[in-house]
Amino acid sequence: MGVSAPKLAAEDLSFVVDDTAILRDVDLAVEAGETLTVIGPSGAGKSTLLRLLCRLDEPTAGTVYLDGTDYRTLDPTALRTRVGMVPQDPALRDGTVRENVTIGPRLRGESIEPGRVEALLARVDLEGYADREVTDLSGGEAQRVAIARTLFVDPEVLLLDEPTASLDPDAQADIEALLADLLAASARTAVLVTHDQAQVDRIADRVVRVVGGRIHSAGTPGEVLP
Ligand SMILES: Nc1ncnc2c1ncn2[C@@H]1O[C@H](COP(=O)(O)OP(=O)(O)OP(=O)(O)O)[C@@H](O)[C@H]1O
Repeated sequence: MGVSAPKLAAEDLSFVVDDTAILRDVDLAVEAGETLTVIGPSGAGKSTLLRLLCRLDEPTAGTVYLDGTDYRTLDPTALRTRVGMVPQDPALRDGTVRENVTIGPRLRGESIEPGRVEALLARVDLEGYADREVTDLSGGEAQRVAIARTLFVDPEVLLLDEPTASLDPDAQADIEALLADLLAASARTAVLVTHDQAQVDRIADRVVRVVGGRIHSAGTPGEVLP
């Protein structure tokens, strides 16, 4: 056998809506265990790239390979559990923290392992929060619940869309420290969109800059940041 395939690879990935190319011919490879950050101006197509990487949006051309397998051949539920997304807005549903954290498996009719919610909440520093109503949470706490909800299915690839953007500076630092710990403590592969260049410097192995729907530059933080 040759060299193993990257964990996640986009090939000629495009997303065109009404003749407008929101993303065009993107090639990208993320190695297992790597943290790749995606930067670029507002409207460049960063969120669209993340949505295409987990097939929340359907590419209009090109595709994505997960461990060398074209993701269009994978069962959608399997893909959903292997590539998890933490959206920019936590988008919690009214109800308890436990109900939100377990929503994916519950919608799929899967059983919930006893103690798993509590263990995950401990990992995101929300011990004792399982039965609290999400309407009572701070922005930082809600973002932790969103992270726990995505981690619940233990995805191999974690996609994070500006997870600290909507938070106050203290909560931003807390969530970034949590993510840095989570990513360092596991072999999980991550793709993180951020506006914060200092954050890139702190947690990225590699960076791509997206401009106008194309990859403008890629490399280490030192190579890509000004
Ligand atoms: N489904 C869609 N249909 C039409 N236009 C879309 C669609 N999805 C995204 N766009 C447009 O594509 C452009 C890129 O959007 P996207 O959210 O990917 O940018 P972004 O780089 O994440 O921006 P920001 O940093 O402001 O979040 C925007 O102009 C957006 O309005």
